[in-house]
Amino acid sequence: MNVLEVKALNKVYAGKVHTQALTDIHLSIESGEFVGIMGPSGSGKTTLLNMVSTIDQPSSGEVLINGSNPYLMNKKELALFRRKQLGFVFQDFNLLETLTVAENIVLPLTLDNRKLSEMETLLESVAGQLGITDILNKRTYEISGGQRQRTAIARAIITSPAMILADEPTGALDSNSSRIVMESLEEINRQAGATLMLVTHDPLAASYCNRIVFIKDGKLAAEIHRGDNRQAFFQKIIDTLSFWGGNSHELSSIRV
Ligand SMILES: Nc1ncnc2c1ncn2[C@@H]1O[C@H](COP(=O)(O)OP(=O)(O)OP(=O)(O)O)[C@@H](O)[C@H]1O
Repeated sequence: MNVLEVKALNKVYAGKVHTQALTDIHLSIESGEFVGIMGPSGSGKTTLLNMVSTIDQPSSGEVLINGSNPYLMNKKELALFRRKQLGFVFQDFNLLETLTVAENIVLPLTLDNRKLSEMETLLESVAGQLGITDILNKRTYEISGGQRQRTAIARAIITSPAMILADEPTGALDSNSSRIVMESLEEINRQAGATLMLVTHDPLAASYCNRIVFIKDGKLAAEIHRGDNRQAFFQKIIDTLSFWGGNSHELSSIRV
């Protein structure tokens, strides 16, 4: 079953300068897939993510999430749909500093008025999965970047969304924290069967995905699949990036 179907998607930013950011994008993501989106700066990755996250309206074409078109919903339906179907992970974590780690994680459930006992059971389960049980009572400024990102991931998965959307989740982390965060996402994908779409410049982070889609000048340029060997996939990502215009900006972010 396809969790995401993007059909003939076009995005034009009108204004003084008319920018065709995406041209005729077709992309399907099946349930349980872990898909990375890569491409040079300005190629349209964020624009695509914004269309899929229901943040910004396509100029034409369709986005279907679990068979529903979010752009046909009214504001209230869309807010509910986004909360139920999508989990978000951002580069800068987007955690609330005044709350504890536990309070941040259960925030989406409190918005849904869930029972306290149910929230506690779910909290215990996701904190265990992310290895952050010991820090649940800390404030977010008392923990490391990697722990913050794992807290953000726990918050994204606690509602069991249809799809998790991650925008440069390792962008603010050192290489060791990046590895731990990517291993966590890989485990959520493998063990819990979560469907993930991740935008990244980082080939090492991308090597944890099952499939990478490359965008160039707003068009789909290439697609590669991971076999059993992550190291070989990493090399394939580097090769594909250099072939499709991975410039020095892209390659400067490589962390081995
Ligand atoms: N709000 C906007 N208004 C006008 N043009 C925009 C807007 N957002 C993006 N663009 C343009 O659309 C194109 C695609 O931008 P986008 O941010 O999607 O690329 P990207 O691949 O995410 O880049 P980066 O890797 O640098 O984040 C670029 O030419 C950009 O300048």
